[in-house]
Amino acid sequence: MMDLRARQDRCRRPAAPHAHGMRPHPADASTGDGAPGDTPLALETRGLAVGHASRALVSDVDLAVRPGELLVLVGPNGSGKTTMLRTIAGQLKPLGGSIMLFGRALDTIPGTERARTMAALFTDRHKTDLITCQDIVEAGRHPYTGSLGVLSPEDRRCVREAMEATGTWGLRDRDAAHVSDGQRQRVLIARALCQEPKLLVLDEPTSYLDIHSQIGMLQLLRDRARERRMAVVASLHDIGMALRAADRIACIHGGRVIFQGAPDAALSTEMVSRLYGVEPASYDPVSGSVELARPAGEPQVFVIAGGGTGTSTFRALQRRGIPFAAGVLYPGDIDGQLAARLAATAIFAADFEPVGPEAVDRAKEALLACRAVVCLRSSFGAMDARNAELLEAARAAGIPVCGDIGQLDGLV
Ligand SMILES: Nc1ncnc2c1ncn2[C@@H]1O[C@H](COP(=O)(O)OP(=O)(O)OP(=O)(O)O)[C@@H](O)[C@H]1O
Repeated sequence: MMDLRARQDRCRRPAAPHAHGMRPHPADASTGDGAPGDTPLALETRGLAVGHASRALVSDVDLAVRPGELLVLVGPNGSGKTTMLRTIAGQLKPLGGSIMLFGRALDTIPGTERARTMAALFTDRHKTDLITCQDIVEAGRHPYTGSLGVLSPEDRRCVREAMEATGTWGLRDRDAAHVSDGQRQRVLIARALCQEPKLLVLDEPTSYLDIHSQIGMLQLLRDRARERRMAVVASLHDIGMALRAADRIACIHGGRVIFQGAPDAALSTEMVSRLYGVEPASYDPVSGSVELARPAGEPQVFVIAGGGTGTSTFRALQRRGIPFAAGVLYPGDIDGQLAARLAATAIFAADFEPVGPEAVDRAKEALLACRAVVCLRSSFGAMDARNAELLEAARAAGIPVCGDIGQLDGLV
């Protein structure tokens, strides 16, 4: 039996000549699932520079994707995600650095072997006159068929399986030029899957899909990654989906990969704000969703809510462009979380503690500066009993109190 040290030496990748000194390569990081850091990598880039003509768009790119892992690239429009994916797929020449596929330099792998190892799907619209959806998917088997392209029973099984998995078997006889964008996207994913790649490169694979199909497709990719140890590198615009589907996320911005890591860390409030220039408070890092901007200006309406009674009113006020204040709420409550994103002023108590006099005083101050109050509570509990004082303050000051937003007409 080979001794442990010899085996480690054999497995250890040679230290690459590295343009950027001591910066750790993601390949050296733990996988987090107990796998050793030197599991053979499906994809490894070191110091990769990508761009068009000789102009580098993204430089110094170190990526490491293990079999079974899903790496998602996120970044604003034009940041270079597609260019990077095309370079990894061998469609564009790197402007610098290296790309290794299962330990071999990409440009040394012959075409057929490369096609059996890697499939890539981009969002270009191909001309597809007079061919059926099944013809398109069958093209994914070309790396396995002879020069005549005759499909074996095994090839046919793969085609059918990929079409069934993507919900496109029912489209098999349809003219590919006359299916919807979403249907075509699912057919193209079927083609890529029936190529049985060990590395799948996808540019915006869910861009044309409805929400149900997006979830189905990402679940399918996750299942394939787990069951067949297929590695996936994909770009996604939907950061909520990226948060849910990715094992790791690489954030591209300003010509660099500015962060790589676990989804929660990569899509933190600070990172999303930096990547996309959105107001930090509008982003919910738990759901990965971004709210429309809160209405500008001083609050005109004070909303007394809590326990989920306020969400539709907060959104309705936001849609109408009416700035509002809300309180006293709990930060962990659903109303508290939404008010933090949409209200001009939100007054909070500490979670799990009764609403105290100090918070009520701040809420009264905000309320007395408003033209109307919407009270969505018919009663208060032991914890927020003091919110009743807000109603008393409104009535004492002659500020109209409405039971719902419909009664605000003419008041604001
Ligand atoms: N064939 C090309 N020749 C020259 N420049 C190009 C070419 N294709 C894209 N670009 C430019 O490269 C930059 C990056 O484009 P790329 O498509 O890689 O970005 P992206 O991050 O995928 O954007 P998006 O999120 O909008 O899809 C853009 O400024 C784009 O105009």
